[in-house]
Amino acid sequence: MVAPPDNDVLWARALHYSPNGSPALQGVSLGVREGEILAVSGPRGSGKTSLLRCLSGRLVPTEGEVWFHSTALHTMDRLQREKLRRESFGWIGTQPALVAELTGWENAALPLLLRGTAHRAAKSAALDWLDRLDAGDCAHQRPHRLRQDQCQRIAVARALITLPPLLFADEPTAALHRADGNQVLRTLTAAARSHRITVLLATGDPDVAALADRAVHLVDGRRTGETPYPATTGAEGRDTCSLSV
Ligand SMILES: Nc1ncnc2c1ncn2[C@@H]1O[C@H](COP(=O)(O)OP(=O)(O)OP(=O)(O)O)[C@@H](O)[C@H]1O
Repeated sequence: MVAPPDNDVLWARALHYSPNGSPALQGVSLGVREGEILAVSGPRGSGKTSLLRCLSGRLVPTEGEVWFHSTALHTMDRLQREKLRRESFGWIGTQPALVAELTGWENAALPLLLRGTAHRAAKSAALDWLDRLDAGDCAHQRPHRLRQDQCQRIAVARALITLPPLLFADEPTAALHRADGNQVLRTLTAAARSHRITVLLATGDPDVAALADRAVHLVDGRRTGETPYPATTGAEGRDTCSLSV
């Protein structure tokens, strides 16, 4: 077993994942640098979700290695992986998956409350993140009273509130209207850049991928190429660096 290069936060080698015998990932390797926003792009069924789930320890690959700094995820047991995910990783799914019984701010604050942060401090941080995501008016509502984009803004606040070193976002705006999705993505990428959060962003939309620093492309579970987005392109994403979040 070879440890990853020093400058990679996350590193994967020859990942295979075959649920029920059907190959979702077929030998994918990649490295992600600290503070980088890396898009994982590809058509439906290309393996984007499977890759993010393997890289984040939600799934164990059938074959291959996943390293977070010098920690080998692929040899950890379930409890060790859960602890690592809780402490170091954030996750935003396509659906918000909020807790129905909790209000907007309580959902956003949940990771802090579970870590034992004082109620007042957790609430203050949650209200702050909801404001940044234009969801301040959702703070005291339960999810069933809210629109889908409002629920997704709360889910993004919940993922950012701990400032995780590594954030996985699996098509986080695929279920939103374009204008709402763009606004949520702008805030997400601005927050990531200003706090040096490394992001893996799965998307089937080339315009969304262009908000990243670089995209790796998947087709049929295989890595087929890579597109760098230099600072002079993908302007929308990089302009947001200056946002104070
Ligand atoms: N648990 C599972 N059981 C059976 N097949 C699976 C499972 N998970 C993924 N697959 C298959 O693996 C392939 C890749 O799926 P995956 O969801 O990773 O792709 P994706 O690029 O995220 O697709 P989408 O954009 O539709 O979410 C698909 O053919 C899918 O049907």
